Amino acid sequence: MPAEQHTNIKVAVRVRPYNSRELENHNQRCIVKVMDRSALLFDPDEEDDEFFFQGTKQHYRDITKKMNKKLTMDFDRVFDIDNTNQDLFEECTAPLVDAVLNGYNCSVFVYGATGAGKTFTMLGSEACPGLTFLTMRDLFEKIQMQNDVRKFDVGVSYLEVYNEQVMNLLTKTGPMKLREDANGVVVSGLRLTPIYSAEELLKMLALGNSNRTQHPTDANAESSRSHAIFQVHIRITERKTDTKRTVKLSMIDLAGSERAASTKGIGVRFKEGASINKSLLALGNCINKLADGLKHIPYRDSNLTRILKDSLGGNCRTLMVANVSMSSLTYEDTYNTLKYASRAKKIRTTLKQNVLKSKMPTEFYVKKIDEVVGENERLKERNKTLEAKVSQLERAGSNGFDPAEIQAWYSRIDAVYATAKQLQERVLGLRSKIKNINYRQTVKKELEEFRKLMSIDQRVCQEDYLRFVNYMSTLNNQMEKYKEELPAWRTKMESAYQELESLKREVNKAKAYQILIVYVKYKDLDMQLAKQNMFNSHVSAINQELVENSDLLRKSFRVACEVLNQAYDRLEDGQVLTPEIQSVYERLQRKMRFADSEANIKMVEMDSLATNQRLASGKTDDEHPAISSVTGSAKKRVREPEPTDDDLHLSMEEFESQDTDSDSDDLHRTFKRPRNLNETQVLGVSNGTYKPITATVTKPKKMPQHMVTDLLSDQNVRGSNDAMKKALLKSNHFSAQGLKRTLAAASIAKENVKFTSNYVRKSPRALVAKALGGSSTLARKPLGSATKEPPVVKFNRAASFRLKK
Ligand SMILES: Nc1ncnc2c1ncn2[C@@H]1O[C@H](COP(=O)(O)OP(=O)(O)OP(=O)(O)O)[C@@H](O)[C@H]1O
Repeated sequence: MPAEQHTNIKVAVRVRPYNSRELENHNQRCIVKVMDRSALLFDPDEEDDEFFFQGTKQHYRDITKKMNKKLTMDFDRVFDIDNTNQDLFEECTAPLVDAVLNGYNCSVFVYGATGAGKTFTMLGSEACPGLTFLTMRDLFEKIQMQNDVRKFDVGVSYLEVYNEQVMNLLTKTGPMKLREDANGVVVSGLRLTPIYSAEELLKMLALGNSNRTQHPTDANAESSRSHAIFQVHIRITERKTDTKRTVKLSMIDLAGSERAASTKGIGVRFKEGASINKSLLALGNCINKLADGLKHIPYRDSNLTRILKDSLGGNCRTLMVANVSMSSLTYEDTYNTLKYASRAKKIRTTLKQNVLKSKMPTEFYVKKIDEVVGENERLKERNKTLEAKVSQLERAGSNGFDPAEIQAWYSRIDAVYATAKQLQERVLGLRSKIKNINYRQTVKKELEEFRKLMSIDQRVCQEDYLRFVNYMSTLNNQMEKYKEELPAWRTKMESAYQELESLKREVNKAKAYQILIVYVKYKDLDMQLAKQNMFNSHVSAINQELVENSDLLRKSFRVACEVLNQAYDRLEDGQVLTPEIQSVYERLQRKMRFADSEANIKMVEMDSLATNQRLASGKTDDEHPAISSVTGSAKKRVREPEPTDDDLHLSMEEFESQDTDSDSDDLHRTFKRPRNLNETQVLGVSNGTYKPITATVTKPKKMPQHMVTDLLSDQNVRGSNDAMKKALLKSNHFSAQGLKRTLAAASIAKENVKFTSNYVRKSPRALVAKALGGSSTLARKPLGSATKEPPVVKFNRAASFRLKK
């Protein structure tokens, strides 16, 4: 809230020197003696008057004269004849400029008899500018200094009150009416003229003065016959807070306050004088009542007092300059003026800082708005040019592209890839779960088969079977749930992939495509890495299952071996060991031995594959710390045969593949039926060319070799060589060694028969071997091919089983 201050009207008295007319009159004397800066002596004693005649100080006394008044009067400031307008400005109106800029309304009015020097003080001349110009020049200078923090809109009006009529001195509008509103007395239809410098103001004042009513009087050849009111309206806008305030500075040059008689007017001049006197009388009344602290002030008695209402009794800091002549020729007028000034000194005004906008004439705002709009457009254009320059500079400073544009691209790419990655993880996660359950079901089925074989108590067997069925159904339910979810997520993932592809196409067309393509590649790698991580987790989960199940099998097998051993001992001890049972045990032993050698062969193959990989990567066994520490044979003993991706049905391609329903079924089928399918072709010579017969061996997956009962039947042996067919059918143990023995027994080997496989699954490991070794298991020549003779037997799963000629 703006603080209120109570202050008196400041009153300054300015004494002008004698004019030529006064100088010429030798009967006159000085009636105003300036004592100091704030006091004067009115009508001093004649002794006090100094008069020089022919260089000698004279003392004279006018015997016709009454007693001297010798009134000492105090004012806020008294200016003597040698004080200039500049002095008045510095001491009286310059402080008002600061007050105006701080939001206080201010008024300066000059009062005095005609010819006392009012216009000289207020307007001055070109050589000696008056208070109006000096004050306004200072105001503009201070505005300029504050322009960074504040915005100023300045508009002026110049009015005269002549014969009680209010006229606009800047434009010819005819008499104007006064009205009162919440902001005080306003002149209806008054249009403020914006100004931007004190020089503009000079021209405006000259124009206004040329329109002002002037007539020569006895007292003043250029006597102003009207009251001139110059008002400056300033709207101050604080740039930081946008707080607005409107202040007003009024500078009023009153018409002469002389007695009508002294102007010797008749007719119009008389009316003029009467009117002037009427308004000045009203002014005097107001001043008297204000000075007495009365509540009712008759401002409405004249238009002059209505206009000055603010300045006299309102929210205004007011300065009154009382102009007097030092000559006794204006004794009465000077006395009256000084009396007025003394009374005015007692008037107290209440000052309040203006913060809220006061009403200014609409036309002023209309004009200002036009200006502001124009300025705004200019600034917008300039802003555009500057922005273009800034972005050009930024580009030149970095990689030639707009960083904001690139950033937008990055954000978009990130968002699209993040969605695709999330959906990919979801789909692969579901696939992993389905495969995991599938695998677990297969294993559990196999275990259930073994359990059935081993079971002796029918009741326990039945209970276990029920548990197995329950467990399988739980697994099925889970799997079905995942399968139901999968298609929706897959569709989402596919559309995310499509979006990703279209984004890539857009990137290719973008200005900064070189940078963006690198970024997109990085994002692709990130996606691939995420996929790989999912696959790794999947393999780990399957591996965990595998480890648990093989532990169980190992333990069961150990127990089975012990039981068989004990049974054999008891049969032998009880002498009930028949040759058939003996033969079964021997076959079992042979099978175990074979299984062991089969595993060893597999190890050799895997070692050679590893060697190939090391060679391809430029590493030898010695460089490999884990391998160089053990010999080849030791390695065979130490390392367990590892399940291949193919065995586990865990190839990355399959993991990534589209899981259509048929795929899914196929996977299921793959686990349902034994998929470790060995298909072997036996080639017999017929008319100099090899003709194939095919023997299909079905071997349950993950079944230890020695526990497998391989089946060869008429249905799965196809071909035209009857001898071969017969020999194969005789063998009920189809294995590498068994086949060899069978063939040897049937003397087929001698017939230059070659066995070759026609089914080798392209496992990733085999493909890697192909890439690294330059040959595949399929394309690789059989061992011993250097002799150009075909081998006797070459098995499928070439990496695992191969017999030399
Ligand atoms: N302080 C001064 N020093 C020198 N000359 C002055 C001074 N004051 C006034 N004069 C001169 O006196 C004459 C009358 O002054 P001015 O016109 O200012 O009187 P006024 O009070 O405005 O009269 P009116 O009321 O008739 O207009 C002018 O010629 C002016 O130059």
